Amino acid sequence: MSAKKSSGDGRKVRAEFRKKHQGRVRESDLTRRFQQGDTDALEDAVKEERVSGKGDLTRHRTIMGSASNPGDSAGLAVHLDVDAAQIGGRVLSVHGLQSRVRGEDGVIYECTVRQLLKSLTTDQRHVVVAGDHVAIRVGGPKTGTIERIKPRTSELSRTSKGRQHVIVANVDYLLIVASAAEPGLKPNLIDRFLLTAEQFRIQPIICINKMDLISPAEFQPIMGVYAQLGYRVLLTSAETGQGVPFLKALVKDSQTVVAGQSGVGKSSLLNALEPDLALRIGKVSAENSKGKHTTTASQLIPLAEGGYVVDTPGIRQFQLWDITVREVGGLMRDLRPFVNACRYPDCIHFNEDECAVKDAVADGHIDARRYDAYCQIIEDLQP
Ligand SMILES: Nc1nc2c(ncn2[C@@H]2O[C@H](COP(=O)(O)OP(=O)(O)OP(=O)(O)O)[C@@H](O)[C@H]2O)c(=O)[nH]1
Ligand SMILES: [Zn+2]
Repeated sequence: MSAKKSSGDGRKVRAEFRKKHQGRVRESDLTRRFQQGDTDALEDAVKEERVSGKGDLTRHRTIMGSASNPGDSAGLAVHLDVDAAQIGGRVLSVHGLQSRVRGEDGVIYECTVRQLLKSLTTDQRHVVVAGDHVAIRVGGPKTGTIERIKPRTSELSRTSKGRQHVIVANVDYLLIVASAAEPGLKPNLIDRFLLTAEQFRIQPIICINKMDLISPAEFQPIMGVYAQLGYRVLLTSAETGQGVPFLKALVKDSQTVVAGQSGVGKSSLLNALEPDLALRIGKVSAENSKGKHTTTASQLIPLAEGGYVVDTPGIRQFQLWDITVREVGGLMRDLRPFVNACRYPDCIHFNEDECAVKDAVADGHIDARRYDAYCQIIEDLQP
């Protein structure tokens, strides 16, 4: 939609624009860009704002610029275009070239990807991933086109056949669920999940569930080690509700990936957080496994009070991907200060002599159990 405005109209619209955007967009910059023939300047500014903040969706969606009115003293004639609707959203899941996006308006849109974005990468399947913050252009009642992807703050990925596959983007927490009993606590497994959290710089939360089955004193020493390393440790019981309100407050408005061995109570905890949450995840996973993209298909499941739990079939009990023997030490907070002080620069702190890490264990600077977990990981990673 395009309509020429008189310069009087132009002034009025500019005043309206200034009032609406109050300092968020500098009109002088836009004017200069327009005068230089960049007719996308205004649209760009508004798009940026749509992606980063929650705009007023019920009013005019996009402000289009036109430099076609030479009578306008500022060289800038602006008109409002209500057809070109663009809104911010979150990618819930990706199926091939189709993405399911939850718009700021709460509507779920089936979206394709703008051609320009597709061409930005050689591997088209991973232009957009679950968890991405995007701007979409609404096409029909429940369809749209992804126009922009906001830079990611974090990514969980794996490499296969030399290609990086991003599994989910913008994850805030890795919730590592373990159980105090039935099955008994396996700290070495917690250490493996911690390694992944460190690798991808995602904040881990260690959650020891089924606390109703044991006396908390039993776990003081081991929890002390994690707490000293600066990890957040939560003691919960899905059965009695212990620790659940705290966990709920923590994951609210965040994006949380849940990991843990089978039977530790992940589903029970999710249900304690929000009734039917595990059921919803189960349904989504079942739908997924019927599709073609089973291995990497992640889903964001919205939480009633804000935020998402991420269901990533491959991650619930994930393996150590893409970590080399030489990287492990640097990814463990307690080993890290010592890894560069060994006699041999290629020391893997395993069988070598004059190893600063082993000395630190002997001197009590590194917890012996943590070092044992390290050795097991190294053994597993070695061919
Ligand atoms: N006593 C006790 N039992 C629990 C608790 N949480 C879960 N359970 C029980 O542990 C069993 C396994 O719980 P789930 O929630 O299915 O475990 P999960 O981690 O989701 O297991 P997978 O789906 O196999 O990965 C069930 O029988 C639950 O009732 C708890 O806090 N205390
Ligand atoms: Zn060493």
